[in-house]
Amino acid sequence: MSKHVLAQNQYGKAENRIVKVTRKGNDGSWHEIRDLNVSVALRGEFRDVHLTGDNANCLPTDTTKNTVYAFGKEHGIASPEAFGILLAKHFVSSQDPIREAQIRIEEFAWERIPVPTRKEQHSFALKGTEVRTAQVTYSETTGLQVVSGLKDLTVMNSTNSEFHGFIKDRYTILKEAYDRILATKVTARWAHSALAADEAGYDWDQAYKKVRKNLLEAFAETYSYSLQQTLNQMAERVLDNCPKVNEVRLNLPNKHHFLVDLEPFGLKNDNEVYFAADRMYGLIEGTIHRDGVQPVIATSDWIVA
Ligand SMILES: O=c1[nH]c(=O)c2[nH]c(=O)[nH]c2[nH]1
Repeated sequence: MSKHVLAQNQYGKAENRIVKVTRKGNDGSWHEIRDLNVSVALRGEFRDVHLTGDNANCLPTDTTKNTVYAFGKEHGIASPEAFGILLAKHFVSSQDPIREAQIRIEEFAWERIPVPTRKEQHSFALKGTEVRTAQVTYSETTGLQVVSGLKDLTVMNSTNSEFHGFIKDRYTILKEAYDRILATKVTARWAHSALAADEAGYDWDQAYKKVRKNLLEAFAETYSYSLQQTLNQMAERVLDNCPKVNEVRLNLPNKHHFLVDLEPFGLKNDNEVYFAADRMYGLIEGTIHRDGVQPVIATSDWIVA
């Protein structure tokens, strides 16, 4: 007889990151997204699994993960609660040994970036994550230098992004993409001309809003063939519309969204269900400045996606 007692135990796949795109309207050009982090915990008759190594009662955690993604396709995500109820009931009612299922869900809330110039709406910004930054340097010899910025502004286009025609060598397995999600967490810094920096009463808040608006609009409106191209468009838009900004530096981690293969479950994934990976990530960085102006913004800052 063992002296030890197996007490509370549960298992399942934690932190399944699922992004579901739903297309609405006659032509499907109005996109809605739900972005969840779903954790599954199963409780039940798992004594033998723990004590004898007999896995006859064990539904693999891999299966619980697949179920989350397949349910995204089959049932959609009306709300975190509704999705959780579907999953919890499914696990308990479909497998005898499973007596309880607990589904924990975090939802990342996205709000629409409105693009008044077009009917199609598929651009979003993550709510409430953004931080404004400012760096002021004053020197006896060179005067005042102001670098404004923002970080942690996470944005997504759920279509109008392609990536193909790239180099293919021995190690390239990436498939060409003709319709993908493009998402990034923007770190932007912009240097003001000496004129703006010295101007008494310069409206820095207004200037900030204008740059931010131009960055967002350019991200939303650019039909992208790479994040590099989007980066350039965003910076150019700021330089075009904000005459007192001389230089823009952008650090754009490519927040990859991989289409989940639902074919093994007899389901077609028509660019609807994605796995949102947080690591590793492409990191696209660059400075664009007015011709004849010396760049002043440091290029070596550590950026974490
Ligand atoms: O926009 C992109 N630029 C890249 O350089 C790249 N590389 C990659 O694997 N995916 C992407 N996407």
